[in-house]
Amino acid sequence: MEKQRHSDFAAPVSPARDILDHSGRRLARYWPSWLAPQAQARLWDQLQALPWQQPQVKLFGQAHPIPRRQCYLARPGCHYRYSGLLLAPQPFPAALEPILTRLNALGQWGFNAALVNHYRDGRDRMGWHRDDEPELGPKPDLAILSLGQERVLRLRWQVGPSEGVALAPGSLLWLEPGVWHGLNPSARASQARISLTFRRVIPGFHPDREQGITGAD
Ligand SMILES: O=C(O)CCC(=O)C(=O)O
Ligand SMILES: [Fe+2]
Repeated sequence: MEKQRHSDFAAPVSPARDILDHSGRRLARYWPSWLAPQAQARLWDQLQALPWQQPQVKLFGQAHPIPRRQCYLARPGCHYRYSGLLLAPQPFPAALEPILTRLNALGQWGFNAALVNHYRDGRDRMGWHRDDEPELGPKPDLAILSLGQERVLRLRWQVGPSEGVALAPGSLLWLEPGVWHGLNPSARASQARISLTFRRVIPGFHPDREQGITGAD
């Protein structure tokens, strides 16, 4: 056990790099190899067993399936409302517990939830958004752990030019609270990517009895 932990986490973590916009304002901090390859592989395998969903969301009055699969993991009582869906927590798989502990030691972020996204190939994507739901509090920290296919996340403070950051497998990206971001489709990406976007949800913000809970079946 001790040996395994050593191989996962004691490898030197590359120093963080700031990602700045054209005016020099920081958008994010990037750690290129935060999680060792062995730990990435173990986590990837455990995530395959999650109850993945591809819910429909309404866009201009019409229902469309989201262009990726997702699963919401969180501590009990930490429901999350996102794009008109109320997501009920699924438990964290065992491989994620030491990762959560290590993350919360790194940034004092108090993460208790993660939206896990599965991009099956380069066609799957995520539109521009910022994670500003009220249950995340006024200054939400967000950190993205990436596995599998490298994809480019675009970042910006306002409409206009954006910065792209290629998210390598095993990398960690902390976003400045309130920054806009999105993942474009990529013709070159043929393999699957999984991202885990860690967040802190205010426990009990959405009472369990609210209607429209998905993700609990
Ligand atoms: O997959 C990514 O890197 C971004 C995911 C994201 O922005 C989110 O889950 O809110
Ligand atoms: Fe996001």
